[in-house]
Amino acid sequence: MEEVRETSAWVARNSSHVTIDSSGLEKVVETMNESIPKVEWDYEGIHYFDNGPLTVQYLFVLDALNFCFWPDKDLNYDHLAKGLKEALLNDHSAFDADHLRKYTGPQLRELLKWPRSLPLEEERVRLLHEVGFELERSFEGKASKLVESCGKSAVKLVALVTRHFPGFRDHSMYKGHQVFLYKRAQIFAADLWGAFKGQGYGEFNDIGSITMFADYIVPAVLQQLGVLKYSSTLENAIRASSEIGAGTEEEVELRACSIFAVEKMRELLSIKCGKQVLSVELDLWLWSVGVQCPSLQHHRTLSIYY
Ligand SMILES: Nc1nc2c(c(CN[C@H]3C=C[C@H](O)[C@@H]3O)cn2[C@@H]2O[C@H](COP(=O)(O)O)[C@@H](O)[C@H]2O)c(=O)[nH]1
Repeated sequence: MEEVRETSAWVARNSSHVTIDSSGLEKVVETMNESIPKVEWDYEGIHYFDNGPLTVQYLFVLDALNFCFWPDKDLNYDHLAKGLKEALLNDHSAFDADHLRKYTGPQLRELLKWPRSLPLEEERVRLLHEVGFELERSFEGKASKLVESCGKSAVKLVALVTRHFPGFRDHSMYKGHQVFLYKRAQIFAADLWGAFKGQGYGEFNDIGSITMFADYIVPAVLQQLGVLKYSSTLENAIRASSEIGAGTEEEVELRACSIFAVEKMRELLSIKCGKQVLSVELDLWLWSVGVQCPSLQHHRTLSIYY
């Protein structure tokens, strides 16, 4: 996504709390030279998949809720993916647009078999309603229709999703500039591409235009690898598990510098070792490294965007 790449680059050029250490970045690329890590999409084996339109509906609902698990220390992405899969196996109509419009908090908890209220529960329910309403209004209730209308372009799909569904419109103001991160809109395209192995609903002629997904795990991995450097104030705040405000310079720099750093890694990999790696592939490797290291301390921002 050009606007994501360009505006993230602007942040990286003007940042002060988070900077990119080019020697650290070069070192990581050198270690990756031999094996560009190939991580299977759904290596956890937790997603619903039937190679048809219901899988598209599942992935859209999954990515409508794919954010901010950390306030509940026992909750993580796997619970969401598995919970929604079970719900769909139990009731194929669970994600019909008219059902999505009516879910309550307790019903969502029940759907996910979660014993207590979910972080940002009212927002999650509001976002389900938004998805159900707009799918009904513009796409015959089906996320597969939304995907079919993007002409196999991931860029067009992200544009459609962010235009029609405000909850996916992940952007911020930073030093007087509008910055686009579009994490959940982009990861929806990538999840289709991964789940359908680049065929059918997952076939995109421009998947290379999708950037890394600015979540809260990958920035922490990049810092651990020495690619990102934090100011001591920021480092202490994260160590103290203090919340970083949504839309603050620190939050935007953590996210945008991560996107820019992964683009730099990708460029360096193709220049140095002549290997064409997709940002989606780099992202999946970095993320899988992060979720497998429970001691990883990531930043804590209450957000519906990631
Ligand atoms: N950058 C990036 N962020 C990702 C994912 C994924 C899942 N990708 C699926 C696709 C293929 C794989 O097989 C995975 O199953 C989730 N997240 C984000 O992480 C956070 C969850 O962390 P924790 O609270 O520890 O579960 C939260 O912000 C969530 O939105 C990714 O791939 N890349």
